[in-house]
Amino acid sequence: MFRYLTAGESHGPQLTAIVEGIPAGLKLTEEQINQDLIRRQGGYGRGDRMKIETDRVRLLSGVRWGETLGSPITLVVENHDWANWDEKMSPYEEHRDESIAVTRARPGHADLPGALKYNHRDVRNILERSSARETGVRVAVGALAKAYLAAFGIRVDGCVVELGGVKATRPNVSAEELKKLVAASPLYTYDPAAEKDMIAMIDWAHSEGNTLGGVVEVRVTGVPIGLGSHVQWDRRLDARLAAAVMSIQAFKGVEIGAGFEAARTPGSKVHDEIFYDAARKGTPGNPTGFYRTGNNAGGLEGGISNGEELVVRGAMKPIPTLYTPLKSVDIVTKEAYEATVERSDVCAVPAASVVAETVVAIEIANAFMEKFGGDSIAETSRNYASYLEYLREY
Ligand SMILES: Cc1cc2nc3c(=O)[nH]c(=O)nc-3n(C[C@H](O)[C@H](O)[C@H](O)COP(=O)(O)O)c2cc1C
Ligand SMILES: C=C(O[C@@H]1CC(C(=O)O)=C[C@@H](OP(=O)(O)O)[C@H]1O)C(=O)O
Repeated sequence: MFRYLTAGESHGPQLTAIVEGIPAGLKLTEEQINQDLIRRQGGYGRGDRMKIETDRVRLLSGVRWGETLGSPITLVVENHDWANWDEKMSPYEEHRDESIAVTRARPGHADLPGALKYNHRDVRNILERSSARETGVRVAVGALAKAYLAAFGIRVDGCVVELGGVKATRPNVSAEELKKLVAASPLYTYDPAAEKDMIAMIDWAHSEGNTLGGVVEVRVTGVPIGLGSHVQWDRRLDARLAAAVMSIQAFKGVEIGAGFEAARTPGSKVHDEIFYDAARKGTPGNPTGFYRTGNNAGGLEGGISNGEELVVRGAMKPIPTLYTPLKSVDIVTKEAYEATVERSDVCAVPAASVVAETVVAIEIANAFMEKFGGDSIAETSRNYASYLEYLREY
């Protein structure tokens, strides 16, 4: 089982994650993980914090000589901004300074419900952990999951498909080609025309002191038939993916395959009809010979992967900290005020597409481990090969 916890405040010394479940014998380097950390930090529309941080991971346990040991893996990403916050975020009583308390709650952030729930009069005690800075280390966890999946030919790619109301059109090209288009794009979208308009939208929002949200899409290729299960609600892979995407800060909607569009379309046009061709049996990606001509299901039926490409989308709301003040109330004086901001992102949808990619990878890795087990990559590979053999004989 793949499980992990993250820890760390946004302006504390570091972000930490402990990951358990990766079998022994997986090749892993810090450089490989750093590629995703660099991607997450990029993307047009981010604020000045990203100029301070240079996220790089350190592997502090569970890896020896470039290979996993099967023991828990500790990942650390330092916060460079800590240098400006060491006393303000200090664990020591002698640094207490209530004059710097944040008492103004931002609408759309965790500030007010968090302060009330945890009995804090300083909103900083909430915002430090509710901040999406946490995703700096979650993406490192996701990079481990992606490395594990890659060992079995499974690839996970995230990108932006809508931003500030501008929709991207997907070209009819291979997954490999799409990956290249997204990699070359500052917004991680595959549509250069839409990207131009999206950048203009971000510039407009920036000039107005406003913020924007959008929609990200994650596609997973090489997923075998049979991950997840229909037999219990919490084993349904669609439900698990939805929870994973929804766990990203500011995500407010998830859809799989045709998603909400399926609700507006008659069944005859939604369900992917089933065909069989013996000549396809055993060809790459098709051990059984069963095939579909469409993929409105997004690779999942009954909470079980059906062998088609997995397609998950998530909707991100606009960033809640705005330079244009929103009305709110001081939590101590109860006086009305209009929120002021020192620093914030205008739009973090591109960064969030990398986060979505990694949370989906973690869920698929977990489902893959459940089905094929194994304490070493060699053992998992044997189990997987035997399952594929069974499917070919079906
Ligand atoms: C990559 C990323 C960057 C974010 N940057 C900011 C930011 O600069 N300012 C802000 O107020 N919220 C930002 N958010 C969103 C907040 O963290 C989020 O809205 C807040 O934690 C409240 O949670 P909720 O929106 O899920 O209810 C960001 C989210 C992500 C995923
Ligand atoms: C630090 C990151 O994102 C932060 C997420 C965030 C929030 O409220 O979620 C608020 C901002 O933090 P700060 O107030 O320090 O500028 C973002 O910069 C990051 O993505 O690494």
